[in-house]
Amino acid sequence: MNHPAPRHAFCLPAPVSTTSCSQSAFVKTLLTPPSPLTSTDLTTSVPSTRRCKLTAKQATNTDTSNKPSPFDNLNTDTDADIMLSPSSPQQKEADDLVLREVLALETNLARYTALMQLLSTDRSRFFRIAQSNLSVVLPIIYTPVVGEACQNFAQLDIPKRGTWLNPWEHQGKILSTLKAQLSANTPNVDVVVVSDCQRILGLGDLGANGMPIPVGKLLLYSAAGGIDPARTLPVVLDVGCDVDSVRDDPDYKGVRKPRVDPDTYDAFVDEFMRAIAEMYGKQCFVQFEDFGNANAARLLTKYRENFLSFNDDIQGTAAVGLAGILAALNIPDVEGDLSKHSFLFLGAGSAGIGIADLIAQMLVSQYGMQLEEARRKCWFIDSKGLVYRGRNARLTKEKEAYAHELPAELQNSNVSDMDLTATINALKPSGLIGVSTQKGSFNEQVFAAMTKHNAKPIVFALSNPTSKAECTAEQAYNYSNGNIVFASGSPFDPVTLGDKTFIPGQGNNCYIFPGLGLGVSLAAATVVDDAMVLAAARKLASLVARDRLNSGCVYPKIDDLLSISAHVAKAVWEEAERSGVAGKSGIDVTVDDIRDAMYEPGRVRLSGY
Ligand SMILES: O=C([O-])CC(=O)C(=O)O
Ligand SMILES: [Mg+2]
Repeated sequence: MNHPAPRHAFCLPAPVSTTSCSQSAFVKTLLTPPSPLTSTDLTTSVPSTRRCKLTAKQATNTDTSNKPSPFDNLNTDTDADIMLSPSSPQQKEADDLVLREVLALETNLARYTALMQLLSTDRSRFFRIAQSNLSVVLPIIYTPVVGEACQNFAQLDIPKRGTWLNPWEHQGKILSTLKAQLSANTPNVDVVVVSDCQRILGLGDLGANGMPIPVGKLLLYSAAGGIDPARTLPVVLDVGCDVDSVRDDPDYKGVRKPRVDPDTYDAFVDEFMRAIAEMYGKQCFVQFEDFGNANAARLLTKYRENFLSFNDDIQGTAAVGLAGILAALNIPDVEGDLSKHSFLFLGAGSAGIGIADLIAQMLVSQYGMQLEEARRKCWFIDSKGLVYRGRNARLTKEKEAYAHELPAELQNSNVSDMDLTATINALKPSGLIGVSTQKGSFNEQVFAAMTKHNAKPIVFALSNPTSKAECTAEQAYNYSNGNIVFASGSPFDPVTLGDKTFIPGQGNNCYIFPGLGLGVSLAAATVVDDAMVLAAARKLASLVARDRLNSGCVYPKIDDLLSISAHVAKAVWEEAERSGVAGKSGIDVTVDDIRDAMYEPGRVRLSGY
């Protein structure tokens, strides 16, 4: 077995300061964390034990002050194992064995089940294994296997995790329910991930069975973002389910009713947001996950100004999508100037619109374009065909912004009859972004059209899980003869064509949300604004090493996620300061400081995977 990798041995191109925790200014800059605007007495009752949980290097820190540090809201875990760093050889061997046993199980669901059982019996071991083997463990606890876990949730033999709230039982009593259920176990929470499960990945409405999504996202917050797992809370708002086969399953644990009417729904979500702020303070970060498209966009607009909230499927996907595009600009044969690109989106849901909005914002803030002009760089195809100005079918407000005047040569053609290939031939985009959940929609003709108009087009098949991806990596490279920059939402293996091996980037939200949430927490930010999301995207793009780009990969290594999250967190914190929304500012904190403060119950590197 290999020895564990040294802590900062990753090959990230961005400069990493070597300032140790004991030397850095932040340790000496003792700050009082801002008190939450609204909190119960529990919120402030947890003693700060962060310092005594640090690694050996920091244990020698001569600064013995007990005054709060910027990291006081991280790692108040009382788990004794956290002290064990680096892990003992015996512990590493035992962890190695456990992971091998998990991986030897026959099905993905069996592996998922085993890991969830490990999580509840030995949390430190679970996170040691996860953090040391991110690229192996993530696909099991998160996309794509988490989709299967949701689809089979009623039958899964896993320990209960997370909180379900439903309007029939809990309307008017969410706060008291949370207090009764949670205050002993989770006296303080930094991050909540909430879903109403109306659109689980690309799998549709799964009702109360969607709990593995908030659970999985929060496991990543800890495994990849260093947020103490004891300070995270997964929630499903069980507001009913409109799919009979889900509701009628004899083992279904949710409420067997159709989704509630819009007024009840809005009142319930409102009450939930207020209850979380009341219970954990306004600085508790609430991530919305897998809501239906209409509610996702609406709730983001409704809450983003007044609550520390974030929609991962819109803002997280947007940041990851844009980061992949920005990184692609550094690949030979790809036009390096973003303003010269244009993009066609297959699918006009909140994810695609979110990416386009962020591209437009980048063009406005970095290239000085007018918003209208910037938006004209992005075209959409929805279920009724190309979105354009004057189309008969009604358009939502979000799509309206991308309903452009048709180019002159199309004005007399029957646009509604154009398929994807014909649309590419007409618009000649340099980038094609799949957010449609239509498996197989990027076929050979589509790649032929993209490569006909571009030396090296950008093609991202972002739909999740793997079964919904617009194409596989193998198809993408084969159909284009390797002449594309490809990325996908779910993981694909490298593909070899002749003497070249391509590494398909996994344009997955896990590159952004753990670091963004960490940065927001550290900054004690009051809101997440677009500039912070943009900063996260730009930072991520800057972390892709040249050798990855040379293999066609526009994202850094998943195994480097802890370090990536620290970089993203710092960028987000700095941007929050610039935007004037940081509760903590003027602090000289290095990426290493952040990295050292992240939850990490030990490291062990498993060889051979
Ligand atoms: O979970 C993922 O991999 C990305 C995501 O949020 C989604 O597809 O809804
Ligand atoms: Mg999602």
